[in-house]
Amino acid sequence: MAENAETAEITAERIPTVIVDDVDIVYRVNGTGAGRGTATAALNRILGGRRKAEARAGVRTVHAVRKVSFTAYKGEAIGLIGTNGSGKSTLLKAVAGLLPTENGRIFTHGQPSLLGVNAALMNDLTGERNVHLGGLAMGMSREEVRERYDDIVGFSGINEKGDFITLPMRTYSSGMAARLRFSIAAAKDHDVLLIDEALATGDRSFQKRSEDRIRELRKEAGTVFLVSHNNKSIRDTCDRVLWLERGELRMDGPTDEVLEAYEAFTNPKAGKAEPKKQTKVSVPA
Ligand SMILES: Nc1ncnc2c1ncn2[C@@H]1O[C@H](COP(=O)(O)OP(=O)(O)OP(=O)(O)O)[C@@H](O)[C@H]1O
Repeated sequence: MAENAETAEITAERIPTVIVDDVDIVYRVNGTGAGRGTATAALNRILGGRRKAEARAGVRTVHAVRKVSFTAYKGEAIGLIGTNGSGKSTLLKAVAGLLPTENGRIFTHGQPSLLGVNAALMNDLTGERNVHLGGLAMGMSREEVRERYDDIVGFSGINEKGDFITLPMRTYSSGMAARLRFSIAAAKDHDVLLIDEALATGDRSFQKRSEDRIRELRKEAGTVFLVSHNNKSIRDTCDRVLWLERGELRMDGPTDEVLEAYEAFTNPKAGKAEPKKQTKVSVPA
């Protein structure tokens, strides 16, 4: 009996929530001006196939994510790290279903919710209205929003320095706005919560609250992805880290191992050797 319970627990821990299978993501940028008579136009004429047609029309491509594969499981908090422009936000948007893949497929269990620092709240509306609208937009009922309103405002700390929640959001500092966005998103239990740099903007005490909430969300069975340049936030919140570099998955493994290699890569003078390219630590199944 006990054995069965244990087996059930192990199985429950390993329920896949996101499967990313050999995914490429390519942006197409229009109007990059390959006009007639230019050297670019001449080059375009000798290119072939789809590239040729696109290049003629002045379309440039950016291959932002290259052949990335991984599986995320229920209860995991996964950090996404990498230097600027390495494809972290792009991958997150694709998992959220906001960007199509060029090749490969992404499967998700349940509804993924992307919380970016640019998540759309209405600047001319008060914080209060935004809490209601944001809650409804995430699929909460009016009743649920009303029930959780005080918790959301309390968590955000927006009212700590005066009655700001009844002022339009345009009067908020960028940190205050980011805190409100995080608080609205964190009020709901998510199957898959994707957070893009949300923690970086808050002050230390808010970061601490956010990290605690991320840990709670994990316990409530969801999977959390966190994109951040703050290695400490990643270390305090995530047990697994994916390191992207130039769109490729360079490493996937336990937080400490990946961060150590990444820190050596970004700061080689700190004494550690740069890791070999394409090192991959697999997470035990
Ligand atoms: N809308 C877009 N159109 C064209 N190219 C884009 C677009 N958004 C991102 N890119 C390009 O895709 C690549 C990956 O960008 P992305 O924003 O995913 O990186 P990132 O790792 O999140 O970077 P950062 O750490 O600076 O936020 C970059 O080369 C970037 O220039």
